[in-house]
Amino acid sequence: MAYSLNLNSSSMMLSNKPKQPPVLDFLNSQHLSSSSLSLSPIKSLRCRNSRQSHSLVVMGSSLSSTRKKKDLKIMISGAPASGKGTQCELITTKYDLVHVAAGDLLRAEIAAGSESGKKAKEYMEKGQLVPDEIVVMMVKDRLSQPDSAEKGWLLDGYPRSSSQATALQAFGFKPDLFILLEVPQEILVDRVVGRRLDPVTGRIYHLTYSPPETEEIAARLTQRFDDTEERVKLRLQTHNQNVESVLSLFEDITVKVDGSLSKEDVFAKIDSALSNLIEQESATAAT
Ligand SMILES: Nc1ncnc2c1ncn2[C@@H]1O[C@H](COP(=O)(O)OP(=O)(O)O)[C@@H](O)[C@H]1O
Repeated sequence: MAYSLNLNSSSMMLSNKPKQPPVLDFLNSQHLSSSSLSLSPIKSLRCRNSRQSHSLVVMGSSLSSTRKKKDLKIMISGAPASGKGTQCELITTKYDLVHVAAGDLLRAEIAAGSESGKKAKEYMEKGQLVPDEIVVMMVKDRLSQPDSAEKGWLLDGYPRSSSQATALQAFGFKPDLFILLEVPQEILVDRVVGRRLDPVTGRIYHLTYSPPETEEIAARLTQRFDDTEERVKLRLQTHNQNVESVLSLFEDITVKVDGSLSKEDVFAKIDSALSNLIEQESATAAT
């Protein structure tokens, strides 16, 4: 079984103060600065599935699937435009996880014209959190799909409040690692306002920092309805109000990464943490 649903097994809201984690030793040995990346202990990890034999190649490095952890369960959090989308793509490609983005699930509901979608949009337009009764079941249902259970998941933009974290725990979903991307506020507004989506490829561009390659692509780019300066400031406010309460619940499995670095450098730090989780799992399984 890829995932334990036993609520009595090690709670994610651990009250015991962590001891120095092996993963931190590893990262220190990689000369990663504690200001850009800090870690707390990880708990025991499960054995990888060795059935897959292909290699995954990401950013010039190859990850043999014999090194892949089958059922990694990761949460990623960060302010709007902190680079979650980019990192999620890199992580899911390399580690073959199912990307579950709360914002995408909500936008899909809006696009479907459902009652939940209509209600969600009212909150999203104000940069506020959509009520738990809509978000929680949406995320729970997606994490319960066979692909998430089989491959493991990368949960993006959830939980954003302690009640969301508690609800997830009550359903038995327990993450191995909580990644927080930290980016100074002044950079974020600039990133959001220039952000554009190519609806054909799903690629994200920035009008200044990562402009479209051709006129044809430029002509079809769209902007998210909540990516205006006024709305992003509200979203940032909401994020800042909630992030501490969520973080405090995952202190023991949190890795903080400086998201103002290049996407390659940000990914290198995340990759180190994930690789080390896998190494730890192997070591645990071998004993
Ligand atoms: N876990 C969540 N709980 C409540 N509302 C959410 C959640 N995730 C997303 N939303 C809503 O969807 C909006 C867009 O979220 P998202 O696509 O993750 O972008 P961002 O992180 O840039 O705000 C949020 O501003 C919020 O209104």
